[in-house]
Amino acid sequence: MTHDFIVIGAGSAGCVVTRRLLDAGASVLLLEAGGRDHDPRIKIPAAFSQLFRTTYDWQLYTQPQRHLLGRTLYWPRGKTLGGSGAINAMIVMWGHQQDYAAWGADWSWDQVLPYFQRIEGHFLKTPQHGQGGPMRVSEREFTHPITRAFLRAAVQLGYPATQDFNNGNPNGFGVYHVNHRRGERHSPYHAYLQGISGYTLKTRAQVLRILLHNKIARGVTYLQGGEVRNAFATRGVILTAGAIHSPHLLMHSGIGDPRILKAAGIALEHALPGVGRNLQDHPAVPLIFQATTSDTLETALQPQHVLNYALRKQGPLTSNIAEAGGFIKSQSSLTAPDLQYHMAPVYYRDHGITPPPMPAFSIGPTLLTPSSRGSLWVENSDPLSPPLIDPHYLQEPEDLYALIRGLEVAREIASQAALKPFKGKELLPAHKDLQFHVQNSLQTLYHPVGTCQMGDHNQAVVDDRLQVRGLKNLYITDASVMPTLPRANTQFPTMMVAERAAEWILQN
Ligand SMILES: Cc1cc2nc3c(=O)[nH]c(=O)nc-3n(C[C@H](O)[C@H](O)[C@H](O)COP(=O)(O)OP(=O)(O)OC[C@H]3O[C@@H](n4cnc5c(N)ncnc54)[C@H](O)[C@@H]3O)c2cc1C
Repeated sequence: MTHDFIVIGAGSAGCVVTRRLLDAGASVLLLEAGGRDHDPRIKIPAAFSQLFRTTYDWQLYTQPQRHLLGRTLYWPRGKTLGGSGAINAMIVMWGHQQDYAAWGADWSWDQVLPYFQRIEGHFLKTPQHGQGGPMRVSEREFTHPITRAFLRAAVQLGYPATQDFNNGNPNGFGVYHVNHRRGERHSPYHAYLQGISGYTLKTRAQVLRILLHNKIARGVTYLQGGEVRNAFATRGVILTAGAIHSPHLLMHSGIGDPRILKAAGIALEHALPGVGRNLQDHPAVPLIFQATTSDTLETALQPQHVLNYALRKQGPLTSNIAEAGGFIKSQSSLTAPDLQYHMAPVYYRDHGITPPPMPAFSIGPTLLTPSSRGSLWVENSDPLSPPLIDPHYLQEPEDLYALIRGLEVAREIASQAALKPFKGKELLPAHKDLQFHVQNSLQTLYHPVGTCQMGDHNQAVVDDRLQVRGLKNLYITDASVMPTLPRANTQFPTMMVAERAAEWILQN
């Protein structure tokens, strides 16, 4: 089986690249390890956390975290058409212009803006936004009264109200825009590939190895239905398996740090010491208050709400849980925000897996610019075994201090008059030692990046056109190539990278 291109992974980036290559007339084979996306919970926004620890999730875990009291953290990653974009919280965020300028000369705000606009079919008919792109960006059908009160409280504390964070300078507090279409998730797969013909899609097809010959990527070996098969590409192999599985697959293909590969018993094909390094993630910490009303999102599955959703696609089931938030600076001397808030009108702890013990609402300060850097690696030559992941959360003390400041500000917002009618007692942290609370309850905000970073230094894995350094016809175009985290939820930044990469690949 030979195609122009093979794309590995039908996630947020893989769907974009595949569609753009098809638009240019190329033949494409898209291989996805997960199955099809038929589960109704993928489309129902409020159900996203019900997909955790199911077959739609890779169900990854970190190594014990030294600075988090030795805890091992659960990391969900999407494993189906749409990838993590099929199980995520659907917040649409572009990031700050400083984020991209730091990536290199080709990533100024003026250069990335047209590609953000190209993705979206935006409900705001303003020149700042794209109206003709494949992915619907909407205002949510439903925003809970507690969320509205939270936003009024932030304004009472002196923060500006924001209608639209996506202007290159996110600041203040407001409702989050979402990739919904008529009350349902509009995933990268729905937006870019559903209903499109002219390409070969194989699901439950896990790539085991990229095939190299004379430092040129020629194809892949994959496992489907218990059989190991080969497929070949004449113009390129494009790796979009995400920030965990792209470096994992490189290592199993003999591309990586020679010492790690030797210890795992994998023959070296191409030395690139940066593969799996530079791992960054946005850490979040919950602050939870008892709600004075029993009508929080916990009631979303009551029969009247289910009926309302089934008939009209309205009501609390259209909530994406993290309905609103804001961007602030932990210190006034900073040139851009380093903290983001996620406000959920429900008890949201432990990824929403633990059933809420009582009606509650949660505020999650999230650190946007962590200084800590982690890594991931392999310990054996079995491509089906998961990588070992060590994000090194809070390795740098300033990350801890910023999160503590984030909790303090969240408490100040919650003590404003606007939230008073809804606020009962503080359930979490419920004690004074905020350092202990951060260490005891920090969790991922699901945004790993950086493990195949672009650049021209010896830790860089791809060059500034996203080709793997030192190899031909092998590209990486997903969240792993970001040298640093943007101040944003990472789906739109990932799709922007993929939109640009598709153009570069076609130019080669
Ligand atoms: C729970 C959760 C909530 C989130 N919330 C938001 C949010 O609200 N807003 C936002 O902007 N971002 C959010 N994110 C982050 C965002 O979804 C990711 O940054 C983005 O989807 C990353 O895209 P990607 O293409 O790099 O990887 P993915 O979308 O993860 O795609 C990788 C794909 O590759 C497949 N794959 C992996 N290995 C192989 C292999 N060997 N062979 C074949 N296929 C393979 C995977 O199954 C997957 O489909 C969230 C993420 C999660 C998990």
